[in-house]
Amino acid sequence: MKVLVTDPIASAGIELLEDNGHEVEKSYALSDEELLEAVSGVHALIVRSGTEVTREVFEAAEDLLIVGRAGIGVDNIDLDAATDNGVIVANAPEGNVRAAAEHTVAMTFASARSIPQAHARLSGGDWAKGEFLGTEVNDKTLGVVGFGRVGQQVAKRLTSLGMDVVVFDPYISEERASQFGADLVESLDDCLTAADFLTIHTPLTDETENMIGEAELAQLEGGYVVNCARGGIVDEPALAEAVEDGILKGAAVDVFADEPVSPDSPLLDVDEVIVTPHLGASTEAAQENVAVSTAEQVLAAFENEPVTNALNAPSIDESSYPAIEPYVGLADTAGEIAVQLLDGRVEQVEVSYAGDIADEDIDFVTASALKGVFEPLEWQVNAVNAPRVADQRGIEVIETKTRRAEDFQSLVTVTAGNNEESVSVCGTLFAGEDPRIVRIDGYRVDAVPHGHMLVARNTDEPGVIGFIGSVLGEADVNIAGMFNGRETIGGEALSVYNLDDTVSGEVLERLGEDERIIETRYISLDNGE
Ligand SMILES: NC(=O)c1ccc[n+]([C@@H]2O[C@H](COP(=O)([O-])OP(=O)(O)OC[C@H]3O[C@@H](n4cnc5c(N)ncnc54)[C@H](O)[C@@H]3O)[C@@H](O)[C@H]2O)c1
Ligand SMILES: O=C(O)[C@H](O)COP(=O)(O)O
Repeated sequence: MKVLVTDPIASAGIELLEDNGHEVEKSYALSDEELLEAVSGVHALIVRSGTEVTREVFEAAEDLLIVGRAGIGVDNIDLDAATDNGVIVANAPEGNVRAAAEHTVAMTFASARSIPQAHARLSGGDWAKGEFLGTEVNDKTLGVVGFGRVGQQVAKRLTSLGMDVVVFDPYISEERASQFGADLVESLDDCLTAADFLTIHTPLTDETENMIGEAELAQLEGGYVVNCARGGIVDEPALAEAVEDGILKGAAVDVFADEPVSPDSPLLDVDEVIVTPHLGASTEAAQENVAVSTAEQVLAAFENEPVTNALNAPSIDESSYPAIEPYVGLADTAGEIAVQLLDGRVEQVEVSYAGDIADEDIDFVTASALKGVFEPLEWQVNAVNAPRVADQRGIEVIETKTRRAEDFQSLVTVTAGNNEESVSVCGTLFAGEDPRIVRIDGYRVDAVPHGHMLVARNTDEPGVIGFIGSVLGEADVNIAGMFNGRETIGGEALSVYNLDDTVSGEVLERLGEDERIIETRYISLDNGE
């Protein structure tokens, strides 16, 4: 497989991919046009915050399976476009948390004690001892906006240095905050009025963009702002002005709305604003962690294994994956057969789980069944975007579960249909690994879901199966296996043939001419050679 890396990552990640036999190309600082050209034919793209992965990129990358983000923030990746194009996006949410938290603490102290400014004066030969009177963090209040992984680690470190912590995060529990000795407040205003130091740790979203503007900064009078999360959350001109006007004592900024930040940014003009060029994750340990973790996600995608940090694929609990893995292919195939047997439009898909499988985390299995149903759309649909494709097409998806599975350990049934008709295909795994279709529309069968199949509905009378066999034989179609299921003796029967070859339209026509044959369907499964 081909992997393109467009922002520098640690060599450990590159080596892991190469050791697994993949070809890795490193191309940094590409222009938009160069990136569109470079992604063609690539199976995985690895980025950090320096590459904008736009809809155009996804559309140009026809072979792309996964975008790995060697870090946390994915605001530079169009997730909707990824999903629309069936591409997994996975980040590395753990590997640089400590580095980001430590940088935030460092920026807090650097700002409170004017370390960069004092350093600059002294290196210029100026012993300006009397000009720097800092602020102690001890006994001050830290306001944390966004109390996820990084926010929590910052709180942990700064409480141990004597700070009280108040938290604004509408999506966490009071209990979570109190585990870190922090008080969860109801509103951003409450956080701003309580804080001496405000530190931001939310992602950049529609909700958080410009969340801290002139009015919010005014409420922090006499305080400090630290932003090591994302540019765009704090209004940059307003921050520069608030510090310049003495409303704030200082600010520390690691991230900018546009990166690299323009030399004309107002933030670079104010002495009490200290800046770093997005260094939060830039430690050796963090870079090694995120590079390896991202390479592992890419390898998982290549191997069709669970991509545990996927942000846009159905969630899979890693520990339960071995239990569902064999059913992923079975559900896909059952969906593929059901849709080929159905005459009309698919308006509803029901995936039913019976027996042991009903106790598992089956989101991914359902997504795979949908992928099978959408097989006629070929490469446009995969397990990543199948649920969305169903939603966009107004197809109702129902999941049901029951413990009872007749004599089987587990059964997965995919029923595709509309208000007038439906077809259900039920499969199981013999010996836990050998896929079998055991029921089609209620008829008991035993078919290996593979390659070429013929499904016939016929009257249950002597000679019909022989007739079908001879028509197939005359057309040089070899029968590898067959099973006949019937409701009652002499009633309607359904027979399934596993074949070595395709069946032409003429053969189907010939079979249909016999009045004992109600209907025949040739099924081609993409798991065949
Ligand atoms: N400077 C760097 O190099 C660097 C390094 C690592 C992470 N980061 C950035 O730090 C940020 C946080 O990372 P994380 O790993 O802690 O993410 P996280 O997802 O673990 O935590 C984010 C928190 O923000 C909260 N949140 C979301 N919307 C909010 C809102 N409107 N108001 C208040 N809270 C809100 C969420 O509930 C969540 O608890 C991300 O933007 C990430 O990209 C920057
Ligand atoms: O979101 C992140 O992980 C950090 O902002 C780090 O970004 P970087 O990988 O571009 O340094």
